[in-house]
Amino acid sequence: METQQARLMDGTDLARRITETSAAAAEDIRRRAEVSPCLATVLVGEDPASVTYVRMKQARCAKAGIRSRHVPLPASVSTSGLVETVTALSEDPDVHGILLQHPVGAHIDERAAFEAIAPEKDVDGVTMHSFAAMGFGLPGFVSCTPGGIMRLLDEYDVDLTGKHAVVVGRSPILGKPVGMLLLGRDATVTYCHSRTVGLPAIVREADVLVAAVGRPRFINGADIKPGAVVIDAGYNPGNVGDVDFETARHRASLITPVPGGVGPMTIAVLLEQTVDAAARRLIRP
Ligand SMILES: NC(=O)C1=CN([C@@H]2O[C@H](COP(=O)(O)OP(=O)(O)OC[C@H]3O[C@@H](n4cnc5c(N)ncnc54)[C@H](OP(=O)(O)O)[C@@H]3O)[C@@H](O)[C@H]2O)C=CC1
Ligand SMILES: Nc1nc(=O)c2c([nH]1)NC[C@@H]1CN(c3ccc(C(=O)N[C@@H](CCC(=O)O)C(=O)O)cc3)C=[N+]21
Repeated sequence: METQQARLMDGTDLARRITETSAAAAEDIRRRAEVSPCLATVLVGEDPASVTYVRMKQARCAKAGIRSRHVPLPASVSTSGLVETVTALSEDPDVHGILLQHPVGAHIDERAAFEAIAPEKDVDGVTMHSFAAMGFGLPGFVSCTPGGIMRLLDEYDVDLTGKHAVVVGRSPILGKPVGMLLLGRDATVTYCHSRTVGLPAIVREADVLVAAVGRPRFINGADIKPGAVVIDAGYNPGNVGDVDFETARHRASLITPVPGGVGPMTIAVLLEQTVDAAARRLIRP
């Protein structure tokens, strides 16, 4: 088993192809309706990692011909101040999608701020409305990282029916929704989190493993079932994932690298949903 080499799941290439389609769709909207798709990005404070992520999203928008409008707010902003800003963007007809970068700071009620995003502009899939639609399998915007993970699994023809999927992490924008999407595809889903007892034994049972913990190299190759499909959603300082890639690649059949796996897919889904939000506005103003 130790000699096996996993095939890499190339998120960079798939994200590029999805974004090319989004760019063509954005161009089509501009030509037909003289409306230019626009994503508003809201950033609270100046955390360097968050600044970098938001810049990456803006740069990717620009490349795809999607306008972005950046709204920086001081770290000291109150919940009501943030809710007011997001509500104004929800009501602004020139804005089609809204991204409120997480985390917003411990003194702010993040849920209240997310809920100020109008459902038809929730291209990051963070509102209760989007979460419920996702859970019921109804149309709506998916949470971007979980949506990107499902696209990667489909691209590599991973059959999920009856498979044991183990999700490590249960955050509202990543772990919890990705488990719901896997369940919707008939996988048998187990969630692990910080209070889980006997985590390695559960991980060893996974046919499909999603690591969404936020701890560098948290998952050891020795705990990966030979032949498993490993999705590393972790993105820790220094471009290090939540899976110990060097040991894991000898056990998995398919694995996402970090960088170049899940990260680019998150942004591709965000842009795709932004263009979709703008297109929907043309049909139902
Ligand atoms: N590539 C991308 O596009 C994205 C990458 N990320 C990355 O994914 C990772 C997770 O992000 P996010 O979900 O936002 O993080 P959160 O910190 O919100 O959630 C982490 C989850 O991991 C669980 N956890 C923490 N420590 C342990 C432990 N020792 N054992 C088991 N479970 C544990 C927590 O459990 P509990 O609930 O009990 O606290 C929690 O559910 C990060 O590395 C982040 O950078 C995130 C978003 C997008
Ligand atoms: N409301 C909200 N939605 C998010 O989607 C969200 C968020 N808040 N907060 C922070 C995390 C983090 N995140 C990443 C997106 C892309 C890469 C990405 O593209 N990474 C590249 C590397 C790019 C580089 O470093 O050069 C890669 O993995 O290949 C990484 C991380 C989205 N997040």
